[in-house]
Amino acid sequence: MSHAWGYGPNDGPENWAEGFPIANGPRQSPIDIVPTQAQHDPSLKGLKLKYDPATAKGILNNGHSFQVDFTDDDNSSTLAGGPVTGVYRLRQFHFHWGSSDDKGSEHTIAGTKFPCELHLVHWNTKYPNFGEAASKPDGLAVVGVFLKIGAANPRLQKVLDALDDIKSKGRQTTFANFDPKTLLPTSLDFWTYEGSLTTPPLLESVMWIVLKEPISVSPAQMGKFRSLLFTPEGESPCCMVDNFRPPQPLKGRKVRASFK
Ligand SMILES: NS(=O)(=O)c1ccc2oc(=S)[nH]c2c1
Ligand SMILES: [Zn+2]
Repeated sequence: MSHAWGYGPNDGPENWAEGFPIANGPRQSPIDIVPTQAQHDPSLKGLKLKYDPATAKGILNNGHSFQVDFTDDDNSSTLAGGPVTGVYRLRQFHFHWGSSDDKGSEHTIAGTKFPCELHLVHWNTKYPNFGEAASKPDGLAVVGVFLKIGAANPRLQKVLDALDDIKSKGRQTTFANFDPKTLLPTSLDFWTYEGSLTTPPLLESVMWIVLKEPISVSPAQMGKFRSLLFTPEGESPCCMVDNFRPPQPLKGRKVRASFK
């Protein structure tokens, strides 16, 4: 029986270990990134991101967040370089956010929380598919991007305008011709460390690549994220907010920086 989980007082991150004991594992995510303790690694290559807008497929409210899914049956949209070996295919991107602008991100920077965090999820093509890759220590690479309150971000608008059609859990609609590269900041400087999925099943299969430079989001745009529901149509509505896991123990892991 799959263990139902969420972000509420009885099924939230503090309860996840009951159904997913790996929640207390040695390489859990997210973490608090302390820039002064990250070591610059000059051997880290530049991130090589190649995204084909034609691979954008749909947008789904999965009851925990919303995600934009991509066709991943060839190498049209990939990540390479950076800390990874080989080629990883883009599977989906999604976000985590707060009920107010003072929280929402999963990773934090020396204790600083951002109102929102974007995750671009890629799987290692040495494995046959995402599901297989997700169970391997080098199976996934997730690029994390912080969103910081400021001017409205026009590049977010196409995504946010689609949210009216997927308000409730289980709703999905087509989402075509979108280049996720438009969501990235100018600089691709990053911190990287070995971690996990930040939601159940919390598998310890992720090479995390967290970009140093945030992108902007306006308070009104944050309001659009908070207009979604955790609940399906017909159930009493529960606003989709605070869908973030707090930072987890580093347990001796090193965080590397691609920049000085
Ligand atoms: N939040 S995250 O670590 O990027 C992430 C990425 C992919 C996932 O697939 C399942 S299932 N849970 C997931 C969590
Ligand atoms: Zn995520």
